[in-house]
Amino acid sequence: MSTLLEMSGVSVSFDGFKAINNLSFQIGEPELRAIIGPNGAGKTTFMDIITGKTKPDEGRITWGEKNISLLGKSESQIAREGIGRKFQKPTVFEAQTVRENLAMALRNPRGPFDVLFYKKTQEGADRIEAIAEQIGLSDALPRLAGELSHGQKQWLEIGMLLAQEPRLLLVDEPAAGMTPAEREKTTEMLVNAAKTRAVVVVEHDMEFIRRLGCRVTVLCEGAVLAEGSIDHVTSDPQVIDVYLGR
Ligand SMILES: Nc1ncnc2c1ncn2[C@@H]1O[C@H](COP(=O)(O)OP(=O)(O)OP(=O)(O)O)[C@@H](O)[C@H]1O
Repeated sequence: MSTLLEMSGVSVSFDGFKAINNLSFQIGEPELRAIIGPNGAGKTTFMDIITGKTKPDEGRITWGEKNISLLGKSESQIAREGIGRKFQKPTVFEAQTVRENLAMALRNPRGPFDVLFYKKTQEGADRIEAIAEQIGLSDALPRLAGELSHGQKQWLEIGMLLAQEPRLLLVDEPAAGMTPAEREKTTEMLVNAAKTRAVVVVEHDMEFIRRLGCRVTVLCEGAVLAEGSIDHVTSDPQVIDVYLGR
């Protein structure tokens, strides 16, 4: 596993308040990583920094085998580098079918106007089938996305992100609002997605985190408080104090 993204000494202040405080973080490729921490710990700001939405005041962020700097790149340039982000609320095209949603999301080397053409090619159709299977929506391909359950919409959006073949996928609270069965399927999906890429999951649900079976980073006051296996971090007295023991 080689390092894909490395942050070092990153700080961001909002009106004098240090939301991220000298934060260092590394993720490999492939790797699955969970991020936990109390409200206001800086989890969202951390993802905003990686995607270029928030510019750090200090620090370095390097990416890929050439260690290029992500600082100074725009949000769309960072997305093109292969960093995808799934927000908490699903944003799928409700009036389109599952198949059309996936077709739109497929990376298309011929430019945006050939999406319909691409959809009709065998390669495009095969890719759509493969992604639908990965996200458990093979039978739902002809259905309108607006008719899907909340959990299925989340999976469709994960599928749309996977269609773009990100090297790093950031996922914000995927388990929120899901049934226990949906949570279990989501765990499986993320574990599988992380076999070939880096996946960072921010989540409050500790059972969900435990099932991911991955390294956990605990953020607190904008810095890493603890890092390691779920058993390691959940037995750390400081983590119990600021997060688990609430
Ligand atoms: N644009 C902003 N302007 C001012 N303060 C901000 C801004 N964005 C975040 N903050 C502050 O920075 C701190 C970290 O916020 P952030 O949303 O990153 O935390 P979080 O760990 O994602 O919290 P939660 O679990 O509640 O989503 C908070 O105190 C928040 O109020």
